[in-house]
Amino acid sequence: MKLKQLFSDCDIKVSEEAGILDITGIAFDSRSVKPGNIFVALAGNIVDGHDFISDAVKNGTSVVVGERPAVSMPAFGATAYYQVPNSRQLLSKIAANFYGNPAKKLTVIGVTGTDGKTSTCNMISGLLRKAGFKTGLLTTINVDIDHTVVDTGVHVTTPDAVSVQSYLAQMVAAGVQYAIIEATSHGLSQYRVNDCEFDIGMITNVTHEHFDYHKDFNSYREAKSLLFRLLNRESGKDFQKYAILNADDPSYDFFKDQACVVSYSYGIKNSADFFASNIVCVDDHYLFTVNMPGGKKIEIKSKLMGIHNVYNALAAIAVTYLQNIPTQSIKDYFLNPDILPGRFEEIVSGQPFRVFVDYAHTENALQNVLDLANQIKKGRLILVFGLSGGLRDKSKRPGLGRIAELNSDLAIITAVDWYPSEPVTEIIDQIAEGCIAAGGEEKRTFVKIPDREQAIAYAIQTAKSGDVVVIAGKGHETSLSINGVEYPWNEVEVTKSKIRKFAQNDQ
Ligand SMILES: CC(=O)N[C@H]1[C@@H](OP(=O)(O)OP(=O)(O)OC[C@H]2O[C@@H](n3ccc(=O)[nH]c3=O)[C@H](O)[C@@H]2O)O[C@H](CO)[C@@H](O)[C@@H]1O[C@H](C)C(=O)N[C@@H](C)C(=O)N[C@H](CCC(=O)O)C(=O)O
Ligand SMILES: Nc1ncnc2c1ncn2[C@@H]1O[C@H](COP(=O)(O)OP(=O)(O)OP(=O)(O)O)[C@@H](O)[C@H]1O
Repeated sequence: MKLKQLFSDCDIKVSEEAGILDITGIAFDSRSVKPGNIFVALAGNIVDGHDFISDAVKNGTSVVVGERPAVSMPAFGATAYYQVPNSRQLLSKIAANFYGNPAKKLTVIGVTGTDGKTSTCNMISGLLRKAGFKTGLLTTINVDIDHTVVDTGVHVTTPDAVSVQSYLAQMVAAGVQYAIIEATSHGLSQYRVNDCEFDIGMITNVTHEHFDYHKDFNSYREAKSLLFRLLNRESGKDFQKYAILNADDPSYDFFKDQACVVSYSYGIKNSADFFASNIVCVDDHYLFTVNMPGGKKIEIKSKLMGIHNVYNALAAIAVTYLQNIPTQSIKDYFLNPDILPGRFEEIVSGQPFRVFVDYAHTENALQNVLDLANQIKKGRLILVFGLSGGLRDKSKRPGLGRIAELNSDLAIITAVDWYPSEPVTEIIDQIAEGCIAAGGEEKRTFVKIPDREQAIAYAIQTAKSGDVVVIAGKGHETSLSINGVEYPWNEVEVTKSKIRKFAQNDQ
């Protein structure tokens, strides 16, 4: 693509001569620059991309964009340099231009919130697919372009802006009509989804998370609200825009004020446009009535268990209502929904107790999952859980311990991912402080087993007929970081192997 085209609507003056330069791709890491690429220098949290411009030039970049004034840049020969006010914003814009502004050819649904984004995105997609539409998904689990699955790598949810636009372009090429994007607070605040031209913006809930990065609740919530500010932008698409908001979340009013488009609410406590009533759990199903705008009601029987999934279902059903999806198709979907890996995923391997693997790693998520497990247990509830070290928010640790202590009969605190910056025992001790503060006692109500495999083994060995074992924190993830080294990991397979081992020992 010519530089002039790449910079369309970017408010950058390009000379005739520079405008005809061929740009072969976009790089924001000097190490991945290929000849003819444009290099966008990003000021990072750890280093500053502007300090690597000469490396990018050595690797063959032809044009550089950055925030520093040209006079302060190191000499890098004849390569053109353009100064912009915000490099990350520009990166997103030129990525969209490079890939032909794919979001303008799609109906784009953005889902943000602390918990339930992946689950809700998948429900929306499942419901739309059931009704015959082609969808594309960008979530923590993977990228799914009309059933073609792309692995986005370890610990990534919202990919970088260039990848986001490239995936959207692949969706357009595959004939996808709806793109459903999980928009994290990191992704939003780093402008990774800035040019996704959202048509529907949705929030699940906002609780304590990522204060390591956003510092406090207000800044975290502010980052989430960027989705609604993006929604307010004029996109030129022929589509009525909507915001879908959780009426039971304490931040409901805050988000309602941010969204200047038509908004719909959902909930089970406060009055809402999509309101669930008569919620009961019967034989591994949740039954509930969805009261819709205009007085219409839908009776749902859902295989997706838990009150949290009732919330997710309401939000997803709101989308289908706005798209006029037939009621029967909605009912049919919930009878046989997509079961996501690591989201209250049951492991059935002939054992006389029930075992579930779940991705809960916030207080709210853990509370919801333990409420559900307590509802279905016939004996004790044994919980294996922990929290990541490294970038993960440290202030969550005692709170998670408290929830575990108050809602399980035995809590086994173990490692999730941990890094050289902090020993795993320190993380576990801080979680244990929360257990103790809630009345727990080591070796009686909770134990500490740093090795995750041993912790799972202990839970399986200890469980008796009628018990429920919940193994929380890793879910679908396919690697486990031990002291900064990533090892392949499959929570379901590890658990099954322990079940087999102890079944043999019992014979
Ligand atoms: C904390 C965080 O979000 N970090 C993101 C941020 O990195 P950073 O600011 O630390 O970057 P940096 O290392 O200081 O480098 C600055 C710039 O110099 C460049 N560089 C660096 C070295 C070099 O030799 N040459 C060079 O050009 C880097 O490529 C970068 O562009 O900007 C980078 C470039 O856009 C992102 O890749 C990086 O995401 C990293 C991979 C990350 O782990 N992010 C996680 C925390 C994240 O975003 N997670 C959320 C999900 C959270 C959840 O669990 O809910 C997600 O959406 O994935
Ligand atoms: N609406 C909800 N409210 C509270 N907890 C939820 C909700 N939906 C799911 N959960 C819990 O959160 C866990 C993660 O769910 P999900 O992957 O859908 O959330 P997420 O927001 O995408 O998480 P992440 O940001 O870590 O990718 C689930 O395994 C479940 O324990």
